[in-house]
Amino acid sequence: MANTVKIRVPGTTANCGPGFDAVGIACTLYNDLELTLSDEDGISLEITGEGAEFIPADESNVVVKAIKMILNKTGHTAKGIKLTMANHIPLARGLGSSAAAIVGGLVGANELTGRHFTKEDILAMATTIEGHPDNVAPAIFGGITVSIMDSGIAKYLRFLPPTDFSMVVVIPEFNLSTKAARKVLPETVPFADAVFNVSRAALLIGALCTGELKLLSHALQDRLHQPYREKLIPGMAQVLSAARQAGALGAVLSGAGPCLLAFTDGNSDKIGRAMVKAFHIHKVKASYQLLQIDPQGAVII
Ligand SMILES: Nc1ncnc2c1ncn2[C@@H]1O[C@H](COP(=O)(O)OP(=O)(O)OP(=O)(O)O)[C@@H](O)[C@H]1O
Ligand SMILES: N[C@@H](CCO)C(=O)O
Repeated sequence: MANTVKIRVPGTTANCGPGFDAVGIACTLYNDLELTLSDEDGISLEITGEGAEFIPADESNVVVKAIKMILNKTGHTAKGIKLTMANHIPLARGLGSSAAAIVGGLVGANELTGRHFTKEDILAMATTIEGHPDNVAPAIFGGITVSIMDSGIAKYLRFLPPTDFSMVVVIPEFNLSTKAARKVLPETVPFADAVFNVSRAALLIGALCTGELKLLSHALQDRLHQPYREKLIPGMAQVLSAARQAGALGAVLSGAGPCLLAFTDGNSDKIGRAMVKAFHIHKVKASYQLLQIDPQGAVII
């Protein structure tokens, strides 16, 4: 059995407006991990790229936690973990960096210990570590996923839309931890807001499954989390409006933010420039990147 494996894992954008903690899309933005298991004692981590200076290089690293979960479940006796991580997914921006790390560790360790676990098993383990399934599901399966929790077990649907669309993600220079962005959410919401989101989440999945992309202008609206998180992201409302005025099909907060994401079937650069300009007016430096849907999810390379 090989003792070294390389894995590529996509970044992900979660929520997609009304689909809070449920909808996620795998994106063409990747982290590469190389994992070696050996009998020599000790953990060696080499981290380059996005957030390398912030990521712990010891066993508190979430990738190591994921690897150890597999080793413990398989009774594998490897004592040595050598990890090389090349990160292209920005940290704490709402692009699923932690989800990619967790999934990379689980998939890599599973590959080196005899592939005892299915992708559904990996989803269960990843959801336990991450706390919610909407980033880890698309990171595992690729495409667009809808996930629910049923008695603590994540159930998912994965599909690809029949009509192509692109995404423009605008990445502000500041970061926002998911923990901080979840802290500002209310315990309860008005019944009318719940109905608002249920109807639009259903419309969102219907529009994506049928390719009715013109419906996204309504289907991407949210009242459950974005209104409460706006205060954490200067200019958010104006940037989302600028995207729509520049021709976007719709625009949302990417995951827990601060990235903002426009869905588009054209004019991507015009939309990206308009969103960056709107952030700039609010004294936020930002850049934009064009993204497609990643259809595969985590792969051994
Ligand atoms: N590539 C990575 N490798 C190891 N640990 C990571 C990586 N990315 C994030 N983490 C860790 O995951 C934890 C949670 O990160 P957090 O959820 O705040 O943001 P994120 O996962 O980077 O981005 P997102 O906003 O998409 O969730 C942090 O402790 C962070 O250090
Ligand atoms: N559904 C999560 C996504 C985190 O990426 C949140 O909005 O907190």
